Amino acid sequence: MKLDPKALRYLSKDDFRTLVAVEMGMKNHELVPVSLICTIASLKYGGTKKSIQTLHKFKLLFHDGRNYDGYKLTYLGYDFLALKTLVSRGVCSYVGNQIGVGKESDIYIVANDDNHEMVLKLHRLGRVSFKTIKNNRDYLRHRKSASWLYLSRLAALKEFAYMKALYENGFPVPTPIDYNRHCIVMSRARGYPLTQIVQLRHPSKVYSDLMNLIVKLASYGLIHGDFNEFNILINDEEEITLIDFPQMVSTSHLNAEMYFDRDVTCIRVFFEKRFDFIGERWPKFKDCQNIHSLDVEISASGFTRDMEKEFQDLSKQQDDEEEEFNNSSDDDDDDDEEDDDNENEDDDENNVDNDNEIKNSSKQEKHVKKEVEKVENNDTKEYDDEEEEEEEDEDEDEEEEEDSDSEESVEDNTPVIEEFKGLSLNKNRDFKFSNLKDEDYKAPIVLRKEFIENLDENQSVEPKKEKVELTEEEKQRRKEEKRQKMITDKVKRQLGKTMREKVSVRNNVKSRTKKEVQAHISSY
Ligand SMILES: Nc1ncnc2c1ncn2[C@@H]1O[C@H](COP(=O)(O)OP(=O)(O)OP(=O)(O)O)[C@@H](O)[C@H]1O
Repeated sequence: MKLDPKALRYLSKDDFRTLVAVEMGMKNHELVPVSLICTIASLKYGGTKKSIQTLHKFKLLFHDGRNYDGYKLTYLGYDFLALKTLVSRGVCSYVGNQIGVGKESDIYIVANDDNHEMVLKLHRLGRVSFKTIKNNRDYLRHRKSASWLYLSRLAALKEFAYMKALYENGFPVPTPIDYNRHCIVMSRARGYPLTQIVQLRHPSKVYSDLMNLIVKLASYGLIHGDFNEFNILINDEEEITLIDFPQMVSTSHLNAEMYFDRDVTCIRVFFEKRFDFIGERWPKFKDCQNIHSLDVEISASGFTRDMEKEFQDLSKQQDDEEEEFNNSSDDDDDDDEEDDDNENEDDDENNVDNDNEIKNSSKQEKHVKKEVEKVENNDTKEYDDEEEEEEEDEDEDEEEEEDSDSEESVEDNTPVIEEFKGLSLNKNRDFKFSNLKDEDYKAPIVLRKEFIENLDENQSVEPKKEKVELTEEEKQRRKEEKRQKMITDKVKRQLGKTMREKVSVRNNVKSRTKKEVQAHISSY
């Protein structure tokens, strides 16, 4: 999915808060129900529903109501969360053109307030499997696929850790700047991928530079694993920059020699084909000596050995699933081939059979009961501690909120988008930064930094009221009252919703029956 940061202009703090809540809910739910989103976000039901509508409209959330009613993040939603964090850290303020599409990543130009250009790499691991989950009605069979989010995050962390360690040891790699979730920000390497180069002034020099680089990596106990013309950038001075590190392996790997030879052969074959240059000498794995170790530096960046193992296991699992999906896709129905743009249609209530609706509501009812039980038992381990604290500190006025409010909001069809007042959307100068020279120049989009820079994910959105000193007893009493009220509200809300759903199902059935009767009569 293309990263379109335009929607950032329209998103409010509550929208982001809701998006974070879905991300947190996805830690242990494949689809996060609205009731849980409300609880995690500590927002009113009506407000959350509105935010969900906005997020869904911008395709940041995916809704599924077929087997189980709930929401999950799309890649775009995950991109927005990472971008928001990077913007609030002051790493970048602008998003420019897309400059690369890898098998498992999208690459964009970004810039900071000083118009300094950088590269943003968004990892997209499990891209295929993610689609599998979306299209397949049997979620449980593909439960493992939900790890795309975690897998992409691990890939980014791995790439950042290796890039940092290599950069600090003088390797020709981009400068690592920052990372968040599945995104990495690095310096923009000036040059072109080797695959686009038709002629070299000094092929023998470039060839030996590349072979030396492979040997130098091995001396640090590393093999690139994907050392080919797509991952080598070359500038006008014929200097090389190596990119793309998620598949790096250690020289102590079981198949290290195979990976090493593959890297060497890739370069030899490419030089022969493209530049008609036959390298007479090339390095052998057994001749390489492991002199240095980067383990400490890599672990220091947060990428531990356990993570490495987990990453490899998950990647393998993901590959297996993709293979399984590819093999089985021929047997699938046509409707399983719907693309991203049709997502909105999935949740159209009119397309859902009545039977399914009834099943959904009873399933949902059961699920909410479970959620309520969890709250009753104080079993809120699935939420982060900070969220829990927020819940406890919730404003007292908010507690007294009536259910009618939420009902109104659900029915409310007024547009939820408001133009960001600080920006005039039609004036390119607001979004422009000067030194972007790409031919297909489009004005980059400015992020709503002012709106989101101060938003800490775990920070309560509502301003806290000054608290009056209370006795311990009084505190306990209020806490207990609040807890009881929360539980009752939740149950009431859910029951109200289920009733509405049932009525709508009944109406559908009635109107269908009327129509059928009329059709029957008119046939005589
Ligand atoms: N730091 C950078 N500076 C300039 N261009 C870059 C940079 N990083 C990536 N690119 C561009 O983006 C393209 C894809 O990047 P990269 O190889 O990292 O993605 P990938 O998904 O790992 O690709 P694949 O797996 O298909 O090799 C590169 O070929 C290059 O043109």
